[in-house]
Amino acid sequence: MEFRLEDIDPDEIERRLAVVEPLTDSVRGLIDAVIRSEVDDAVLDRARARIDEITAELRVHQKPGGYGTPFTRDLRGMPWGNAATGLRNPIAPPLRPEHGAGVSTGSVHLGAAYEGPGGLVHGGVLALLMDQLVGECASTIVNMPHFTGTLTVRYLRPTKLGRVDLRAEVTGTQDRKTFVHVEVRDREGVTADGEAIMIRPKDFPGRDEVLAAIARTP
Ligand SMILES: CCCCCCCCCCCC(=O)SCCNC(=O)CCNC(=O)[C@H](O)C(C)(C)COP(=O)(O)OP(=O)(O)OC[C@H]1O[C@@H](n2cnc3c(N)ncnc32)[C@H](O)[C@@H]1OP(=O)(O)O
Repeated sequence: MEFRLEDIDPDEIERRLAVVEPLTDSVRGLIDAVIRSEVDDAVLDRARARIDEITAELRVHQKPGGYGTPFTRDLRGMPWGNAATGLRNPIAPPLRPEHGAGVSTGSVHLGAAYEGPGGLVHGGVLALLMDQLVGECASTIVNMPHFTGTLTVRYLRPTKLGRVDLRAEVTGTQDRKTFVHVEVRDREGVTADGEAIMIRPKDFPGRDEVLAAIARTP
């Protein structure tokens, strides 16, 4: 978890998102089309060549490594490469968590790209979404980044592809540990639940800048 201050204003954030969110959505559509397309091999070959051309164009100027977790002076996070929530990441569904008092929720549509057993959501994808939500839930209530130390998941019954709702709730805190319960539902009810032990790390890259931003927020 490497945090980095990027001192930009809300208008600049919106300007950037107005360009990259539609691009990310288009690539999500492409992923789904590649999985489900039944066109001829020649059409698939032609598509590959065109996609390779676009990839080369985008690679002309790139960040080293991952996208990172930049945040603004007033602690607005921009983890746009995140595998669960990233607004620039076409493999993120994306989950868009909402936070209340000790409770975080989020809904996603999980299509063909998230399939495990036929017609059902992959268990690892559910764990990914739970991991993110418990992380944000603990981090928001204590207002400091938390890492997942332990996440125990119980798969109660298969989760159908389609709309999936998640809810996480803090159940307790003890020193640097926060305990979180999390549930996943498909259209027929609860399919999985989990218990997480979230830990506020002693140190992480960018900690001082995060603390300064927290001190600035009302
Ligand atoms: C506002 C911004 C929003 C920012 C919002 C950010 C949201 C991000 C959400 C993303 C969620 C993720 O994917 S996180 C990525 C997956 N997780 C990781 O990569 C974590 C890798 N592990 C680690 O970095 C480390 O092991 C930590 C940080 C978990 C713990 O290291 P530490 O801080 O040195 O811990 P340590 O002093 O040894 O122990 C402290 C206490 O925690 C307990 N403890 C230690 N490790 C564990 C463990 N794995 N499971 C359970 N309990 C543990 C110890 O027994 C001790 O309890 P006691 O003796 O005091 O009782």
